[in-house]
Amino acid sequence: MTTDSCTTVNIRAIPEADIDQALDLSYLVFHVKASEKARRHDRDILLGSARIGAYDGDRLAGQIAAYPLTLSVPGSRLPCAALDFVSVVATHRRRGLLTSMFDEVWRGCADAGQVLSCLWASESAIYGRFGYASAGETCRIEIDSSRPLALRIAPDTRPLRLIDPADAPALAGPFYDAHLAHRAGRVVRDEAWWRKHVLHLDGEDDDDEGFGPPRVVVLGAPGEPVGGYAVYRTRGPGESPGAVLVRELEADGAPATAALWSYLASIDLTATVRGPFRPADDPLLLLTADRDQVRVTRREPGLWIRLVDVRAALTARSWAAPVDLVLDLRDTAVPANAGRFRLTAGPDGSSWTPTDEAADLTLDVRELAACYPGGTRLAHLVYAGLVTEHTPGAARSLDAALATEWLPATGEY
Ligand SMILES: CC(=O)SCCNC(=O)CCNC(=O)[C@H](O)C(C)(C)COP(=O)(O)OP(=O)(O)OC[C@H]1O[C@@H](n2cnc3c(N)ncnc32)[C@H](O)[C@@H]1OP(=O)(O)O
Repeated sequence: MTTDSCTTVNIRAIPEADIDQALDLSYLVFHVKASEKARRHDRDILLGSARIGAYDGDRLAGQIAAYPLTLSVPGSRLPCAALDFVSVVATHRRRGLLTSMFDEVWRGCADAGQVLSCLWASESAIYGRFGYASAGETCRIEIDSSRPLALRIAPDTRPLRLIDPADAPALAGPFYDAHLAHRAGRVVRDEAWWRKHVLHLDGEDDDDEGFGPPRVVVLGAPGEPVGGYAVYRTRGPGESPGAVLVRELEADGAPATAALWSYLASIDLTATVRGPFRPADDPLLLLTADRDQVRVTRREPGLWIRLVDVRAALTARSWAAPVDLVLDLRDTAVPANAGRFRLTAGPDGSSWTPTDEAADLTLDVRELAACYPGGTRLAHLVYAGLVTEHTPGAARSLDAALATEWLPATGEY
């Protein structure tokens, strides 16, 4: 491609020899002064990713890394390209480099059989045009733990024990896997993922904001089934009161949830518990006896997803109710998805077949992505003027079919 300053930019794969250049580009655009530990961590992620570069001569002017992972969707798990390190140097911005690199992303997904793509957006304005939508909001929850946590139910009485974080993949991992299907948007983890992304044992800085190393508490006696766990870090009192930072909390029911939050809120020399990336329907918000003690201090878009192969995505997920509708789907970035299709779906399966029949709904692929994991209601998008309903009740009927028990939420950030 030729940019408006008449330099020619080539879109091609970034070889391993250019990884240092890729890291430098990323730290430049994200304004990061990376430690050696952080650089090692990022290098590993780039090495494990498909790397697309926009080269101006032999210099990288832009890049996208696509990390392969598997994501939970209602009733299934699908291969997904998680985008990261998305960067275009300031001298080359707004000339279409990102757009050109996305064409390679879609090609790479097709080659790798990746049905979905996901990302964590630096700015919400960027990715809608490429067919991504926020799969659900995350909440920052703060507990005032200067007083005992008041809950409306009695906590589980099974013992709590601190374990060596290195043992967490073996002890907490199977529990996480077993509960993966409860929410769409969760990453299927192996031990390396736990160590690198959840426990930060393999090289990331472990002293941000003064918080100490990861701690892992497990509910249930040794040898008994795990009833839940929390991964957290603590900071003692100094210029500000001591605090607990919760990375993850999973439990097998309300009493176990109550036991784990009560434990975190009772740690001496701390006065606040922060859960920065909790699902919008976190049961703690209902369990609290005092919403002034457990507050949502921020809500923001969580994981963004894109249906790269709409047919594969729709026919893989489960459906809560029968539906039979014609959808007129728009997708300018991946035209193979676009057209009029009959969606016939229900608890026994689904099909997505081209049709000439009149459409019941007209929508863009980004609106379908918003509703696909069950977090957004199509009827609300009709109300907002983003989806056109030709047949009254069509959106409500598709909403009933797409419904899930829990809102989508990722455990990663
Ligand atoms: C998953 C992640 O890694 S998230 C991180 C994203 N990266 C960053 O935030 C780093 C800093 N920013 C950048 O590196 C660049 O500005 C990028 C990558 C966001 C955009 O790259 P560009 O090459 O400038 O994008 P490109 O020229 O292809 O823009 C395509 C369209 O998106 C729009 N757009 C691009 N970036 C933004 C933005 N930050 N906000 C609003 N609109 C944007 C452009 O205006 C353009 O719109 P148009 O088609 O109507 O003209």
